Formats: sequence, structure tokens, C-alpha cells
Amino acid sequence: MKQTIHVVGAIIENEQQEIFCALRNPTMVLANYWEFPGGKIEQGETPKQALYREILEEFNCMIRVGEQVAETFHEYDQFFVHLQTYKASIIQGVPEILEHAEARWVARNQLLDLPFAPADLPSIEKLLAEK
Ligand SMILES: Nc1nc2c([nH]c(=O)n2[C@H]2C[C@H](O)[C@@H](COP(=O)(O)OP(=O)(O)OP(=O)(O)O)O2)c(=O)[nH]1
Repeated sequence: MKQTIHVVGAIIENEQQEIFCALRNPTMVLANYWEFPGGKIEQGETPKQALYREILEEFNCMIRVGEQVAETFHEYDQFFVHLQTYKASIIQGVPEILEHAEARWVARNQLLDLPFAPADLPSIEKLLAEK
């Protein structure tokens, strides 16, 4: 039976209203897809705590996590993902790419130009509908 993994993603916006997007590296599951940085929620963590930890681990910066953007269930070939995305802003540090192939700040209306992980599309649609 397929497993369900519970994942959080940060929609980090800067002062130019650009969103921080990261490219999964070729050795990761869902290789070479763009994503909202984040990862799996560990036992005993709230989604917001998990997001804070993941961004610190993977980008060495501290974020403040805000409101939820979307909650999505998506079926991939190998597993189901339960993805919750949250708005966030950087409160300390500049993101360093520690685990991803690449990362960049992207204007909302250019998000769909990147090949995003399919589970992220409802979040992107919500962002595009906001402004
Ligand atoms: N981080 C993140 N993962 C996403 C997004 N969309 C999406 O389908 N996923 C999938 C990809 C992965 O299969 C899973 C997240 O797992 P991960 O490997 O990044 O999590 P992690 O950092 O906790 O990894 P690990 O410690 O288990 O190696 O969720 C997204 O926007 N952000």
C-alpha cells in the first residue's frame, strides 16, 4: 500500500513580492522539480515548527511562519503527499543553498514557468488568485 507523507512547504516572500523557490537535486525523490522549501513533519512537531526547522537545516536562515496558503493531498506513483503550505518571511540570515541544486526568487506570475512538483499547483493557483 502506498504511504502518505505529511509535508510542509514555505512560501517565503521578499520585499519585491518575489517568492523563494528551490530546485530539488538529482538524487532526491521527485528529482529536478521545483518546490517550496520545507520537508517532512517529524513526530511531536507542529507543521509550523517543522517548517522553521527545515528552513534552518536546508537554508541556514530563520523564518517567521504565517498563515496557511493551501492544504493538498496528491497521489504520486510511489506515495501520497499531504502538503500544507504557509506564508513565511525571513527574520534572520540570507538563504544558503545547502541541499538543493539551485534556488531563486521568482515573481508570482512566473511561478508557472518552472516545472513545480505537481502537489504544489493548488498553492500556486491560490497565490495567483490573491493578486
Ligand atoms: N519540501 C517540499 N516537498 C514537496 C513539495 N511538494 C511536494 O510534492 N513535495 C514532496 C517531495 C518529497 O517527496 C516530499 C518532501 O520530502 P523531503 O525529502 O523534501 O523531506 P525532508 O527534507 O524531510 O527529507 P529527509 O529528511 O527525509 O531526507 O514531499 C514542496 O513544495 N516542498
